[in-house]
Amino acid sequence: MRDTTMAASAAVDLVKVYGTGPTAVRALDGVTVGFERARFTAIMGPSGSGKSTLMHCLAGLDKATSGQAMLGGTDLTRQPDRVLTKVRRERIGFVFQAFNLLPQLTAAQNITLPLDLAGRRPDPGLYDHVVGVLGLGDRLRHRPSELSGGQQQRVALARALLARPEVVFADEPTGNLDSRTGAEVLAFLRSSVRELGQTVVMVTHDPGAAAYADRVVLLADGRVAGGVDNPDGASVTEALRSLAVTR
Ligand SMILES: Nc1ncnc2c1ncn2[C@@H]1O[C@H](COP(=O)(O)OP(=O)(O)OP(=O)(O)O)[C@@H](O)[C@H]1O
Repeated sequence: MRDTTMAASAAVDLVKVYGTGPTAVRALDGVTVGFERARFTAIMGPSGSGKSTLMHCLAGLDKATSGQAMLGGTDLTRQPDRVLTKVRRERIGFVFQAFNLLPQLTAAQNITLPLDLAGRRPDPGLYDHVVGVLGLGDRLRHRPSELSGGQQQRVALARALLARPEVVFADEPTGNLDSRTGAEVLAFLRSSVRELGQTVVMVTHDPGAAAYADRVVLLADGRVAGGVDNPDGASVTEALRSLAVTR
């Protein structure tokens, strides 16, 4: 999406510099990109191209050096930490490679935690739907240590989706999963876009994972270096290869 004004999430001339002086790293070098509502977008690019930095700035986990990191109409670069905490809790869903569940809570408690913290009640219909589709019905009283990796990631997905966030940011969500379980997680993310109108932005290294998305945004050296609409494994692999050749 080239027009960033209507996007669920957008970067506008976003710059992120880590450190100062001769050792400073310009991780984002003027990124402008929009992520459309109710669409599934994958961010890809070589190691060190700025994928995680972009996602962290867009999700209010890290502060950009200059430019705008928009969530709907809110510029996250201008918000104090107190507001960012509330934005992350109430308007964004997160799925991380390492699951990031709270070990002392049950699956059910982990799933409803963001809503509990926000003082909101889960929509019972959506709760039953998400738990049912993810096959978690008989695991709700288990703690994370009693669940497989795939089950833990499904709990994290349920937690991310139940609050109906404006955007779900997923950072290598299948990185710790075997290919079959990873495919289930990706299919669920895909169906959340189709059936719930969820907006999903995912960082991945895997062309097969990116093929579940509606669009791939390519980064190289902290800049947008292209994109692929309606990607499949072959078109993504080819785009990554030509990126490597032209750099
Ligand atoms: N906290 C930090 N302090 C200093 N430099 C950092 C920090 N985080 C990232 N960088 C640097 O910023 C650049 C972009 O890093 P980033 O993690 O965003 O890339 P990436 O595309 O997600 O990489 P990968 O695919 O390897 O995870 C890299 O050169 C990295 O070394």
